[in-house]
Amino acid sequence: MAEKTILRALKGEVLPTPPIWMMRQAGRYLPEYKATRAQAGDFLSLCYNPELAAEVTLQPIRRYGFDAAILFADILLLPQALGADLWFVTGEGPRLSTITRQSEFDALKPASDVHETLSPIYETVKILKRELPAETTLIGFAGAPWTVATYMIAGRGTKDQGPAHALKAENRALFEAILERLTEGTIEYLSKQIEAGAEVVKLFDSWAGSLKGEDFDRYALAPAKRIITELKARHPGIPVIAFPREAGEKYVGFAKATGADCVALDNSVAPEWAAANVQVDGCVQGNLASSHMVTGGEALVRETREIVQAFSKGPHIFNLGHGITPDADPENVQLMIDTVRGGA
Ligand SMILES: O=C(O)CCc1c2[nH]c(c1CC(=O)O)Cc1[nH]c(c(CC(=O)O)c1CCC(=O)O)Cc1[nH]c(c(CC(=O)O)c1CCC(=O)O)Cc1[nH]c(c(CCC(=O)O)c1CC(=O)O)C2
Repeated sequence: MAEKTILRALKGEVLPTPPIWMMRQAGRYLPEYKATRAQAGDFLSLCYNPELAAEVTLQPIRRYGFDAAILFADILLLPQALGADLWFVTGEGPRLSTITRQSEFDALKPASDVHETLSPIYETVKILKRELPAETTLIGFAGAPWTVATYMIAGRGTKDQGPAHALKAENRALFEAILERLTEGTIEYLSKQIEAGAEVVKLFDSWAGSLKGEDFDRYALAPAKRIITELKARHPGIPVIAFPREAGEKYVGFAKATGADCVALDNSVAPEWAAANVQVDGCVQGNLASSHMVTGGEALVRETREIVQAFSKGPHIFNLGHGITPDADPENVQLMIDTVRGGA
């Protein structure tokens, strides 16, 4: 069988039509997701139910024929596996027990102990390996240490990651110990996803843009390099997509500095700029604003065509700049796909 298009793009091949998948493609914007979510009872029960997590992962593949499936899980399962309490408040989002003192850190489990909690996720991967169409690439993922640390320290999502910045300033040793534990845990988590059958892994540093200057190099770039280097030592040939969201100028050289095979771009950078400054180093992914999935129309078609055109001279995987939102219209997703595949 011809190699899968996502894997060809990740190797640096320039394809006539970019392969496409979408962050949060399995999610609340789909009626079939909401039905299965109701069957599972709640979000975390869905994540830890391999049959149902595989079902929701497959739903967008059946409906749209995306070129990749992303494992249905969440970046906050790792802190839970390390011993943090984790729960979701409907309509508000995740809540965790906080870590701001050494004693709370000392209570955490070692990275080697995470697999007991996370083994259902590996089971989901195994089911997907059997169930996915032959041409669909299976992507595993984890949150990057900084982003996950912002939730573990604050106990919730925050607008400015204030509590994590405060701990970094007030107790640098504890802050760095949390990042180190998360780095070790992420290596273990992604390595097991690959062993179970993930063909690509993606590292979501969704709050990387909140780190400036040297802090970005020390707490976004360096952990990504550590994780990617170790994964490639254990699993040569498995590509890694890095997503230092809102890195801006810091996207330049990120692939070379970390060993990432692809850099995913948010929609705050112009595709023409990214083609000239980031795509020169290899595959890029993105970067349509997810708001177009809500508003649709001619603007969606125009922006999609502009992105396909801007990245047409190099390796490119089409995606949004961030996850699709629950209020999106499933028809607009089809319009985006038709525009990309219709020879935009
Ligand atoms: O910062 C916050 O407010 C917490 C955000 C939040 C998280 N899980 C959450 C929520 C609540 C919510 O999305 O409503 C809770 C969460 N995670 C997910 C869902 C499904 C959905 O979006 O409707 C949901 C909503 C669950 C529900 O209510 O049914 C699943 C998820 N999390 C994630 C992914 C990977 C991906 O984006 O494709 C995926 C999709 C997997 C798939 O499509 O198969 C990763 C994730 N989880 C999370 C984050 C961090 C921050 C962010 O959203 O920007 C990120 C990384 C990112 O999206 O940039 C944490």
